Amino acid sequence: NPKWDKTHLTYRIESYTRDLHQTEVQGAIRKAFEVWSNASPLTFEEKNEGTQDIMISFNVRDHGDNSPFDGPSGVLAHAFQPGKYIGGDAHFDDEEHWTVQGPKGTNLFLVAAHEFGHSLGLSHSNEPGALMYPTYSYQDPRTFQLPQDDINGIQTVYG
Ligand SMILES: CC(C)C[C@H](C(=O)NO)C(=O)N[C@@H](CC(=O)O)C(=O)NCc1ccccc1
Ligand SMILES: [Ca+2]
Ligand SMILES: [Zn+2]
Ligand SMILES: [Zn+2]
Repeated sequence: NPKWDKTHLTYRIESYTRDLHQTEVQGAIRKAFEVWSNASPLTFEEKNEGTQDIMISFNVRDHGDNSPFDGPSGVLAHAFQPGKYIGGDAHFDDEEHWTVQGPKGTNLFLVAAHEFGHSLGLSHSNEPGALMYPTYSYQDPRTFQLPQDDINGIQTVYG
C-alpha cells in the first residue's frame, strides 16, 4: 500500500453538509485527524484555500471521480490512498444524515476517522471492533479510543 513520504500533512474542507454548522464539521474533522496523530508521528494542519494533501468534501451521486454515491445509507463515504492529486482525498455522501452526537444518523467523526485511515494508506481490517473494519457501528465519540488493531496498522506504515 502507498504511503505519504512526509509526516506533516495539510487538509482543506472544500464543501460542507447542510446537516451541521460549519464549526461542527471542522471540529469533527479535527478530532478525526487527532485519532491518527495520537498514534503516529503524523501531524495535520488545516488550510482554508488552495490545494492541500487531503481535500475533504461532501458530495452526492455522480461527483466526478467515477465512484458515484448511492443515496441514503449503503456507502457513507470513500477516500483515496496516499498520492498526488485525488490521492488522500475524502468524500462524504451528503445524502446521509450527518450528526456529531448521539446514535441517530451517521456520526461524522467516526466516519471521518475511518476514511482518514484510508487517506493514510490503511485498508480494511477483518478485526471486528477495529476502526478500519468495513462496516460502521456507532460509539460515543467522547469515549472513543483507537483500537489496538488500528494502532498496529498505522505504526506498521509510519512507525
Ligand atoms: C466499498 C467502500 C466504498 C465502502 C465505504 C468505505 O469503506 N469507505 O471507506 C463505506 O461507506 N462503507 C460503509 C459500510 C458499507 O458500505 O457497508 C461504512 O460504513 N463506512 C464507514 C465506516 C466503516 C467502519 C467504521 C466507521 C465508518
Ligand atoms: Ca450513501
Ligand atoms: Zn468521490
Ligand atoms: Zn472504508
